[in-house]
Amino acid sequence: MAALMEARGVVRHFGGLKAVDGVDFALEQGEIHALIGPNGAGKTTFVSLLSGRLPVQAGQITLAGRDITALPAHARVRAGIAYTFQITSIYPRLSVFENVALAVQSRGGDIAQGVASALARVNLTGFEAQEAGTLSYGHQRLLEVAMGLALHPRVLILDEPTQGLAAGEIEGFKALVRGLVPETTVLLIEHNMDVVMDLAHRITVLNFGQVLAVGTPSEVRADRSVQEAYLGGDHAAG
Ligand SMILES: Nc1ncnc2c1ncn2[C@@H]1O[C@H](COP(=O)(O)OP(=O)(O)OP(=O)(O)O)[C@@H](O)[C@H]1O
Repeated sequence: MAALMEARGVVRHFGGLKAVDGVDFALEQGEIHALIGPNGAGKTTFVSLLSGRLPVQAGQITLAGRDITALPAHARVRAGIAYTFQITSIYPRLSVFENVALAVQSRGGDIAQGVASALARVNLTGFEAQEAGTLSYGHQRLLEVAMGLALHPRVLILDEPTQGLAAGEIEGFKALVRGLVPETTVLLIEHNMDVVMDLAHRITVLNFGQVLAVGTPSEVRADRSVQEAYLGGDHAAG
């Protein structure tokens, strides 16, 4: 069966810097796929290419067999790709409810019900009236996830979702992501190796803009080139 989302030979350079340099990638329907690699490996740039925040300079991206390479970001959202990025994109002066309501509204459907169900999934029920900018950083990340989920995406891309979460909140986050699949397919950039090894069905390792390895957590952990580039060093903690 063809992958839900595929990238072939995708390239994005910044001047002489080869941030993403010919990446082949496949996201299978229903999986939790982690993207890992040292700082600067090209992870955020690569998911920016998948989501359409940045145009590719070469290569092709498909969603369910459809070529979406030339689609702008908003059209990719409509096609079913939702994403949250390292830099929080919430509206800080609006309430938690209003933030999620904007996402629900962009998709259509009952607002109160859509907001309630998205907030329940990320354990933010009870925070509706709070101004979003006054939430803890970790809760702002969860609010972003709720905004993504409110779109009922086929693919949810999360960039460093556990950053700023307390240990107990990370457990809750793992349960949340496990509950999303297989209806939603999850691609996750994550530096916390415990989260990656515990949650991911498959892992892609990037290094210097190229794919170093792809496999299950145990395959990737056993890969010597991955150990040398990433897991063995001080990078593992992020
Ligand atoms: N808009 C840009 N202009 C110039 N260089 C950029 C731009 N965006 C990213 N880069 C560079 O591209 C390389 C890859 O960056 P990217 O953020 O994709 O890496 P990353 O793997 O996500 O790193 P991190 O784990 O630190 O978030 C880095 O060297 C970065 O400095």
